[in-house]
Amino acid sequence: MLVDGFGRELTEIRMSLTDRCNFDCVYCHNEGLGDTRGPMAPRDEEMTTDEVVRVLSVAADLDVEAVKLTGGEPMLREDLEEIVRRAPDGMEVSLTTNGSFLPGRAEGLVEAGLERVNVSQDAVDPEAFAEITKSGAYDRVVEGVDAALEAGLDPVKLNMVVFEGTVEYVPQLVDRVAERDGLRLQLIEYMPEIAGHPEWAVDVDRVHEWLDDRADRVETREMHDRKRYFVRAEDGDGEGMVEVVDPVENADFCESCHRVRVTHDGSLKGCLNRPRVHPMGELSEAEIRAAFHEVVGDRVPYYGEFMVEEDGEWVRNDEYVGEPLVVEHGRVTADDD
Ligand SMILES: Nc1nc2c(ncn2[C@@H]2O[C@H](COP(=O)(O)OP(=O)(O)OP(=O)(O)O)[C@@H](O)[C@H]2O)c(=O)[nH]1
Ligand SMILES: C[S@@+](CC[C@H](N)C(=O)[O-])C[C@H]1O[C@@H](n2cnc3c(N)ncnc32)[C@H](O)[C@@H]1O
Ligand code: SF4
Ligand code: SF4
Repeated sequence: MLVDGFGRELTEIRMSLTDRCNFDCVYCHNEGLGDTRGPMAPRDEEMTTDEVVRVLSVAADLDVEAVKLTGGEPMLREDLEEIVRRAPDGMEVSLTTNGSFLPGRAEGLVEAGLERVNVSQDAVDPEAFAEITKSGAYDRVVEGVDAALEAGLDPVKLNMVVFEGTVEYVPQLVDRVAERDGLRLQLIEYMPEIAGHPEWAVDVDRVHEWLDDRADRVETREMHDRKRYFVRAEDGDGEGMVEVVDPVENADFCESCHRVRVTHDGSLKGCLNRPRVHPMGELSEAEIRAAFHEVVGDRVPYYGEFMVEEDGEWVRNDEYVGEPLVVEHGRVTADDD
């Protein structure tokens, strides 16, 4: 198993299969790659099925236990079922999707070996949903969640980005997961680092305080030091789980981050927020293995190392100012500033 210089074992990879999307959520960070808008047709730079499978196979040899397939919208890939089917034995395969393509495909994905799904849902009414996602697909998403549950992907996590445009809907979504079996809620702190608009951020401590009052019990997940709140339905015995993902300016979160990322065009990234990437393209398995070693060896905790606190503010560590944007077999090919 690979371990970085801060003692963090590499146990998971997050793999973006495309940067295309059929939605245009106002907050989207697109896994660190900028805009998702543009043509829906597959792009040449996307990894092929075989390339995806090769990277997964090397990761499995390095004892990576789980892969999260994401995007852009990963369900725009028609070979998604094949990718899931060909993922290495023993590697947990999960998916994060906007849910609009799950109706009709959820069952096939389960047959192929998909074990979990997270579905983004920021509101419980179509108008609010349309305003945030610039899409009229609210009903499809709700059907998608049902399809996932029917296909046996229980529990389904609903992902909600908490920012100025959604914070008022938090109580409704919390009630929904408390009332309905098989659902969990993940409240994700809005990350302005890549998406811009820092003024949209809301104080995540207030969300924690509100949940603390509402919950019967609270647990902390090892990964990312994430809090999990267990809430009861107002009028019944159901219990729902609400997890808070709060990475922004949170050194504790980064301290137990066991993930690296693969971009849709086949580059390895040691951190969602760090620009430095390592292209893997059509590399052999041995070269991909070497890329994993290099990227993991080069990891830094984003907050606390790449960003350091100075006079109460987080600023970029002088050591990394001007660090290369792209590294190719250890060679610098471009500078980011
Ligand atoms: N900064 C940062 N944000 C993360 C990280 N992991 C998840 N997030 C945020 O949470 C969003 C949703 O993540 P998902 O992939 O659906 O879920 P997950 O956090 O992997 O949770 P599990 O399904 O339980 O593994 C991501 O797109 C990010 O915005 C991380 O390692 N660092
Ligand atoms: C980039 S999307 C890709 C997968 C899929 N299209 C979806 O929306 O679920 C992955 C997750 O990132 C979250 N996300 C996007 N932009 C974000 C931001 N600026 N801050 C926090 N989370 C964000 C989304 O809500 C979603 O749950
Ligand atoms: S559905 Fe996902 S990838 Fe698409 S715009 Fe929304 S958050 Fe971004
Ligand atoms: S180091 Fe921190 S910011 Fe980077 S991916 Fe991990 S948790 Fe996210």
